[in-house]
Amino acid sequence: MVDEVELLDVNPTSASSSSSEDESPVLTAKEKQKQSIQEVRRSLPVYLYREALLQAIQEHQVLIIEGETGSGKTTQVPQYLHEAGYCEGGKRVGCTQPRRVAAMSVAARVAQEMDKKLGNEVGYSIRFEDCTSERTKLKYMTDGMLLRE
Ligand SMILES: Nc1ncnc2c1ncn2[C@@H]1O[C@H](COP(=O)(O)OP(=O)(O)OP(=O)(O)O)[C@@H](O)[C@H]1O
Repeated sequence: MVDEVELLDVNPTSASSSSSEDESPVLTAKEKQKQSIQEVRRSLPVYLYREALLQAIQEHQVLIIEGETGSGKTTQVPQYLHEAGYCEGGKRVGCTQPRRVAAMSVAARVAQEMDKKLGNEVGYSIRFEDCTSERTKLKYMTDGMLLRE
């Protein structure tokens, strides 16, 4: 419930509609894109469970998260872990995907959401292609690549 309230608070449309044009901040195209990406992130069903998930992750070694397709499990949960400090001290979050294309595509999406270049903080590893670096914190890969690690 708290998250829902926060969601309303951060909605820029309601804030700008009540203020005059002179007072509204001038955003560059890049800033507008960033803002809209963050709004999309907050609109995903999994966002309502962010704190509960982080709490459960702290308390349990194994967790099964069930949610509809597109609810944000793959793109958001690794970012929540990163934001909560789980990647500190050289640690990485690994996320497997059943298909090569899915691993590449989801990594590209998360890199865009984090405003990072693909292959740096966010990367992917599929057969014959390793798009990661020493900086990589969130690593998407096929099931097969995880088994090879
Ligand atoms: N490659 C992409 N390009 C653009 N948007 C994407 C991409 N991948 C995911 N998204 C967006 O992010 C949202 C969350 O997707 P995500 O893959 O995290 O869901 P999911 O719960 O893991 O789904 P699934 O159970 O099918 O793996 C989707 O609703 C979609 O709008």
